[in-house]
Amino acid sequence: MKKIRCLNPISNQGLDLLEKDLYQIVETDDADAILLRSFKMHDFEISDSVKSIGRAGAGVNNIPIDKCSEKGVVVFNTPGANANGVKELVIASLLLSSRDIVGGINWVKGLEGDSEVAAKVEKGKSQFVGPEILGKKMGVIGLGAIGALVANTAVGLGMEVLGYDPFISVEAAWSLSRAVKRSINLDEIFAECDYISIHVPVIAETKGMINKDAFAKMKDNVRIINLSRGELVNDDDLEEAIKSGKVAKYVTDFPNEKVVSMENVISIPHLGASTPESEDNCAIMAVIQTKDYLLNGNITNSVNYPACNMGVCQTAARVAINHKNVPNMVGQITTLLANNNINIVDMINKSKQQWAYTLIDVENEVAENIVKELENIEGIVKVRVI
Ligand SMILES: NC(=O)C1=CN([C@@H]2O[C@H](COP(=O)(O)OP(=O)(O)OC[C@H]3O[C@@H](n4cnc5c(N)ncnc54)[C@H](O)[C@@H]3O)[C@@H](O)[C@H]2O)C=CC1
Ligand SMILES: O=C(O)CCC(=O)C(=O)O
Repeated sequence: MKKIRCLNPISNQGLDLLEKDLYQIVETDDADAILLRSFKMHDFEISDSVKSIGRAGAGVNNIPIDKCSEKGVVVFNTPGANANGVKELVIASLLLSSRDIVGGINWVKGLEGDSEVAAKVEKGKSQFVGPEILGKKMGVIGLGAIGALVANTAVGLGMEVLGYDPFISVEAAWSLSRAVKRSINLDEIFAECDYISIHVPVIAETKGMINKDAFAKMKDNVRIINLSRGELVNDDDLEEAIKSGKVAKYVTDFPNEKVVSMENVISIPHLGASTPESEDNCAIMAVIQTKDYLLNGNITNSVNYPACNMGVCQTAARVAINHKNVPNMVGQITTLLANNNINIVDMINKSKQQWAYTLIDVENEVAENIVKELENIEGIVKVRVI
């Protein structure tokens, strides 16, 4: 029986795929696999029993990836599974940033009980005027699952769209409308766009990328939409840019203590992926990937270990080894098995940056002492016999 621990509520559409005779949902720290959404794992004790962490979503900045890799814990995410949910909220944010719908709604609320609501609405509405988006320039930074959908939808709404992504995948590039103009640097986006939407992960290279220097290059009255992560924007510089009139509106899905009280900021409580469809899609994908890893050792959509698939084991046993990507690992592993009279039927070795993974189907049972010997090879961080 494999134990699964959920650190956030995970949609039943996914959890129902866990067969009752094979899996048990637990709240204890002896789980084989963890499923989560935005739970912050950086201070969480990851026990040695844990083999995988499934992020039902895209961003993995809430998970200590390096620590997981060192422990041989495979971290999955669910690319694209919530992209449409986020795209729809980005389009709503685009309109909210342009027309003062939020200000207008709040103002009308204040008229409750007034005997002349209809007349006052007509008289007072001019304070909430805002421009149309048709024909305006939209910059999309990051053209992955979400950014590509946003760019295409903005084209459909009659905007002129500039996209920037130096690492764009072939799949995303194929999915882009031909009308999306490719920017080869961010400066062009900053200088030309009336609206800028950010769709990159928060990593060392992107943290604080929207800062004083970036604002200085932008057009006056620019509207910025950030449904990616709060850390991409420097809050102090944002405050200055709003005060000076450079930024007309900032819409964020990641409010914090500072941003929440700023003028001209629209704060959304991290609702990008909060749709039944996105929650179901993410949960289903995370559960399928987790099951395939626990039962077969196959890896799909991991952010720290390579993709690897040998189907279902048809031999006496399958050995799954998570290790460092250094020379002579395969040599040491196969020599050790040969010295113990274990015949290899099939094997695969894949690497992803500093980490690698070896799956070996063997003809004989693999005894506990052989597992121990494998674990003692320098650079091997986890050994499982499936
Ligand atoms: N508000 C919400 O509920 C949600 C927020 N997100 C956030 O949106 C981000 C993007 O999600 P997806 O599009 O699904 O991810 P993705 O991985 O499909 O796309 C990210 C894109 O960013 C690009 N990129 C990386 N570094 C870049 C840089 N320095 N400059 C320009 N482009 C760069 C990559 O090449 C990739 O194409 C996630 O990392 C997450 O932080 C994702 C889902 C839900
Ligand atoms: O699960 C959620 O609601 C968060 C979604 C998100 O931020 C992501 O997928 O990166």
